[in-house]
Amino acid sequence: MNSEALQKVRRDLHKIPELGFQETKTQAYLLQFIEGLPQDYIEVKKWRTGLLVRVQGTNPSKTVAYRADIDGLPIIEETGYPFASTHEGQMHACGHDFHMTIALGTLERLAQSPTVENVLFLFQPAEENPGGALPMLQSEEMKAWWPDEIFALHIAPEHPVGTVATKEGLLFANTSELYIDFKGKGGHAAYPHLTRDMVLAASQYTVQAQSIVSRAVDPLDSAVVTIGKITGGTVQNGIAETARLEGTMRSFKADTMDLLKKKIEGLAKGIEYSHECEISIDYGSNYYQVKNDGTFMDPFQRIVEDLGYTFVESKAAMTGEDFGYMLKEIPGFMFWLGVDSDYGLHNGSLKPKEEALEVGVNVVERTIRSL
Ligand SMILES: CC(=O)N[C@@H](CCC[C@H](N)C(=O)O)C(=O)O
Repeated sequence: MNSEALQKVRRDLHKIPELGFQETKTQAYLLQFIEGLPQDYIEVKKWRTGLLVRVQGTNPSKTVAYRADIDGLPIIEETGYPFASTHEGQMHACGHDFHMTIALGTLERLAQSPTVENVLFLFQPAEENPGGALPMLQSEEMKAWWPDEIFALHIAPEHPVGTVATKEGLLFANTSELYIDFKGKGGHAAYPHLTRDMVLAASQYTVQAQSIVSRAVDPLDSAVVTIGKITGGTVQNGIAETARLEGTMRSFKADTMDLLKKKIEGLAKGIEYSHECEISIDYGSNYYQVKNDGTFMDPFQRIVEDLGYTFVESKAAMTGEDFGYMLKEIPGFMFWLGVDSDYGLHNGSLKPKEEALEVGVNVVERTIRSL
């Protein structure tokens, strides 16, 4: 695909973002594209709403895998693009439209001219929620085509196009989602003394949760507690009987995540006592940290620089990625691909520069052919 064709595929995919394990239109689009490629070396398996595509090598001694995540986010798009999401309230706000397009662009090149080794393309559902990597890894389809090495990329709005960034060891944090339900006693707004107001309890919980990192975590360590969504109550002149907080926690160390959970639960006990309410906590999906195998770093840096792009040593980030589960089992690495957007990931105005698509395909193809 030339850059225009890559742009078209990205725009087609951008229009149809779907949430985790609902990626049926996306899967159909990917399948249709793959059916249009030379079929001599290709085998395809469906796995739930994802796909595994194997390109047979010419004289294989191993299988090299490349993973692209395919789900969108429940975010309202505000880009003003003429090719904006046609799915109301859903958007590719984390660049998975880019990740898929780069995988398809690379797959096309491999299908036309295979390399020595087998190559496995994983189109993985549900990266954002509830996590597709772990069940995909455990699937029979994956076990039958188990790779020896694996890598993946993520778009990086803060880096210019033509820049690739990564590091040895820890790249992304451990994560745990956080869902907290409050149950009190509702009633008339004019009679608060007869009620147990859960808007107030959830608000105080939110404020107090912000002191967990500053007062319980070693200042030389790092962690995040974010409440991203608050809901509660039903009417403006009523006292809320229930409320719900939704958030996420991040840590570089596994022990620190245990500490965050202990503090989250302790805080709940205090709020239950002071507000005479019941609180239940659900940790939802938890993702394992992304830890890069250092042996890939020097060769990868050479690949990037030989292509004329800029390699940057990155810092670890508090983002999470269920690709961490794949790297726990299979040697490999992840890297950031510069896409230069004024708005960041998970922002309704994210506008990655499409020139980065070709950079991505060049880097991924060369890496596959060199591993
Ligand atoms: C790269 C990226 O943005 N990944 C997501 C992963 C979400 C994990 C989980 N659903 C959570 O919210 O904890 C991120 O938010 O970092």
